[in-house]
Amino acid sequence: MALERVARDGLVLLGCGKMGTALLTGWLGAGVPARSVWVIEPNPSDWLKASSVHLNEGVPPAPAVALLAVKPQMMGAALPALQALGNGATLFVSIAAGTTIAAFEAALGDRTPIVRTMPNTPAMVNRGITALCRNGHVGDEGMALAVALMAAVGETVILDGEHQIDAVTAVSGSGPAYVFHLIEALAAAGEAEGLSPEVAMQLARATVCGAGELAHRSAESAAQLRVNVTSPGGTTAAALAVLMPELPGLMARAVKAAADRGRELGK
Ligand SMILES: NC(=O)C1=CN([C@@H]2O[C@H](COP(=O)(O)OP(=O)(O)OC[C@H]3O[C@@H](n4cnc5c(N)ncnc54)[C@H](O)[C@@H]3O)[C@@H](O)[C@H]2O)C=CC1
Ligand SMILES: O=C(O)[C@@H]1CCC=N1
Repeated sequence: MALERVARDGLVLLGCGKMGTALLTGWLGAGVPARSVWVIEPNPSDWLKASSVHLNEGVPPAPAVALLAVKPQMMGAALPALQALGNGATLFVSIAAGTTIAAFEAALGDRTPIVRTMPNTPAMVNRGITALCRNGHVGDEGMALAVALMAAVGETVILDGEHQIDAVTAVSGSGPAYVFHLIEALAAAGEAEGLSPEVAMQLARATVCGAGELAHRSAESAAQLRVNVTSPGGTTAAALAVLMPELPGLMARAVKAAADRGRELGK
């Protein structure tokens, strides 16, 4: 229902790199007509050029949504292209890390409806998760529209407020990179135990993907799924005796570093 408004009144996508492409793919797959989408992107991919969206053709006078998907460092230079849409009916939805609602209000006008979100790259395979929060100019209908846009690429969760978003960025926004690094580390450890690089990587990748899928489908807690692997006095118990004293503290430091960086980007 909400996406029908986008089909009727249009959507502007500012920046179509990795995340913009994932979102646009999801919307087109959910039935948003390509001709309802206006993309501003200085370096369009071949896929984008071959799509039927309006590419670098300006913006319609009152689109339903303007979705901001440029890097936070580029936001100041990119926003003036959309300034005319501020303080109006167009709902602004940002996926940028760090950039605050106050910064958008300062650039676009303090009566601009703004939803700030944090998605992640599994959106590329429709398995993302996006957290959302809004300013006081976004009503329930606007929030439902923002949720529908992000639900086209995965799960959604509504936050109590913007104060939680740097924590979200540090857990689920950046989180896929931690998991990919786990694959790398597990493969390297397998190599050290005598496996070929190819087999070690195949085993590590399939293990993380399989465990992720099991966590996704199972009703059991992560702790119980861990216990299910761990035979008393067995091999897993030996490995966990090394990991469990270290990993929670290490992860807490990593997540804090990411959240701190998010807060810094917002200054
Ligand atoms: N990559 C990730 O895992 C996640 C990224 N984000 C956020 O998404 C946003 C985009 O990130 P990515 O897609 O990874 O970056 P990206 O670099 O792949 O895409 C950004 C795009 O913006 C374009 N661009 C630069 N200047 C522009 C301008 N003036 N007007 C219009 N487009 C312009 C670039 O050509 C590029 O294609 C960032 O703000 C980031 O914080 C959020 C969650 C996850
Ligand atoms: O690294 C970053 O700043 C972005 C935000 C979350 C994931 N990538």
